[in-house]
Amino acid sequence: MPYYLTSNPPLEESYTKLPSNALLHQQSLNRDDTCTKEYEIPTINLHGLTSGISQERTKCKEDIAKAASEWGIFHVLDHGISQKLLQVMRREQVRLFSMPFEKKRSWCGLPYGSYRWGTPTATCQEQFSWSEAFHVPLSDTGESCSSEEFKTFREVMDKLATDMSNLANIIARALSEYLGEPSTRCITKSCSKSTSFFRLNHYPNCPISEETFGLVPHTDSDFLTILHSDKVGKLQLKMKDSKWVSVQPKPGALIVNIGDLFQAWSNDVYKSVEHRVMPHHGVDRYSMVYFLCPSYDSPIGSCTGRAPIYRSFTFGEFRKEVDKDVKQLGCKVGLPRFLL
Ligand SMILES: O=C(O)CCC(=O)C(=O)O
Ligand SMILES: [Fe+2]
Repeated sequence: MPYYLTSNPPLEESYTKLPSNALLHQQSLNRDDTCTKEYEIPTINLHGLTSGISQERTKCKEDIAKAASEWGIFHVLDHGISQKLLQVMRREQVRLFSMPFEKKRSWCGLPYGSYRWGTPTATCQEQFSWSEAFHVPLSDTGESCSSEEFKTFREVMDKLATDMSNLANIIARALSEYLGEPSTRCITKSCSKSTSFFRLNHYPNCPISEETFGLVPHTDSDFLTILHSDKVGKLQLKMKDSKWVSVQPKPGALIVNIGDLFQAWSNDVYKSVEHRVMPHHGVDRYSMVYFLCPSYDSPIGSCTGRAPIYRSFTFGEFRKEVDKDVKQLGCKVGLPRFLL
């Protein structure tokens, strides 16, 4: 069947056209260093944060800060986001991705440029992601969608993005306060739902080699990420000893991970953890992600009372540098570019 009549993008065609880079193959795939066992990351019950008892709030903040500095990633329970809403969104997500490839490319009720597939900037197979995504700026989800076909989808996405935005703000505030920042300087001042992004990922079944990635190793270019994925698992993170481990999915929980901006702002106290999604053979995998970002002109700076490790930069400068590296090198360099 010609690719434009199918829903999946021509991933295999694109992937097989790329050369393999022997060195990267050795270094970044590092299959020998991959621990196949599933790892339990910390789980934090957020009930304590909203508790009227001050000791409970303090303990919960401490737990979040410990997980953010030791792991950079953790599960949260009692997060306040309705399971029903997550299920409805998942149904809409599956419906969206099952539309014909040509339709997804042209318009699916989302801003132009939201749809992405594979890795157009990849210079070799090791930089290629076997997935497709809608990466949606939330600045205009409030706009009414004139098409009936996508109306429910837009409404559900808007509701979920609002709830995830509230959750991201609560966690970011707790992490800022733990470092002794007055609420007037809290990072959430420069972030809102309208400066943030929502991403829907789809990892189609990968029929070829074990040596592809669903999503290549990366850190997130934001303050904080809230992730909802399915039971398929396959998310891996890089540990301090450079070994990759698989994150064990936890029913009912959401995953929170620290992004580059929080690492810079906290002077490396909180860790932006490198993660990747492994390919899988069989059922398709889906995930939805909220990226807490500031406006492009926001200075990131560093929190008070510590000598800065990174020079001050705006989020816009950071994005520009990342885009430049991705174009020139095929991959992101990120924070090391801003070291003092
Ligand atoms: O799908 C996942 O589990 C991870 C997604 C992710 O890391 C991203 O979209 O940045
Ligand atoms: Fe990510």
